[in-house]
Amino acid sequence: MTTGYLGPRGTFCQAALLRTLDDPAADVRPMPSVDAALSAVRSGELDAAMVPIENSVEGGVPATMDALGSGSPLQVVAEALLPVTFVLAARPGTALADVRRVGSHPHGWAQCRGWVAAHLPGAAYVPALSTAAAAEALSLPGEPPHDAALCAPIAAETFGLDVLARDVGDTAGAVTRFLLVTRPGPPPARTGADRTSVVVFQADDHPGGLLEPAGAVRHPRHQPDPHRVAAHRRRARPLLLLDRRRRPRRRRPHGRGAHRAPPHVHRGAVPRLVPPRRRGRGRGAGEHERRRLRRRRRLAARRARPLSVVGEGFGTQPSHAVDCHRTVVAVRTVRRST
Ligand SMILES: O=C(O)C(=O)C[C@]1(C(=O)O)C=C[C@@H](O)C=C1
Repeated sequence: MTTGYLGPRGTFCQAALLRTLDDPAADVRPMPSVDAALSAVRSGELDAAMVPIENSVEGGVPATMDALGSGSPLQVVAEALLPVTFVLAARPGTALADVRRVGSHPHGWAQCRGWVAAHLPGAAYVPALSTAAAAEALSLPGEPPHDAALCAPIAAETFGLDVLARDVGDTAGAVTRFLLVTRPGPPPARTGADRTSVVVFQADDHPGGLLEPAGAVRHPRHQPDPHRVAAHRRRARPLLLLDRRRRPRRRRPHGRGAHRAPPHVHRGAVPRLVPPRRRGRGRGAGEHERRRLRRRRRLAARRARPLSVVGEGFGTQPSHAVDCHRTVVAVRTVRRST
């Protein structure tokens, strides 16, 4: 089994992967970008890839949301939560006062820019594909694109750099969540402490519209328990990533739904995020328009195709920093335009 990660060596992503696989002999391969890693999984070049999805300080990782939301369906089989701490690293002999340009992944920069403003006023930010890519650039011959990199301590060591400052993150206790992604496969048994991740697209843009896909596919058997909703505008199409903790469910005697679904296809396991419609309100000015809008949305919801869950699975190792196994279900749906 070959597993890719956002490279080069020394990224937080590599650290998350190694902890999740817990096998020093595992066949792991650095990939130049999240896009490249997920494309390689889709094409069969890789069996799996570890990608960052969300940071506790900076939020969702747009490159990963975009790459998950386009192309053939993928299945999320495990997650890892990794505490992240940053160093400022530079070529040997560089003094802090010499640093005018700082390179890092956008999420790395976002987590350290307060420190940079305080200690290197006027320093410019130079984006890199990963924190370790910024460190690696300093180890290559020729003029580097920046003078110092914000990266993991292991990246500074890997690329023979001097550490100019440690713990330069602005927020103590920052954590990044990573997903281990494969091509869809048969769903293994539930663990009882699982998580559902759903990617849905909004059909058209109007106030409140982001919650409609979730409302359109709500299932009466599932209690609302949204853990996290990340909205992301992907080109013209807003995209939602819904996360929901799943509780152990009683097996139904006549087994409809999840337990009886054919492998990879499972409909309806989606949180109800839209509150029930309130009735009996006054009919003041604008009520007619509101009713018309509600009717339009109701019809649009009926026309929406049901969600299909493309697969599910669970991590074979407990995620780092969480004390239980997690099951993750990746769902993608496309609604017809209203
Ligand atoms: O660049 C890396 O080292 C990564 O693993 C990516 C990433 C991210 O996308 O958020 C992961 C953790 C840190 O928050 C900064 C960057």
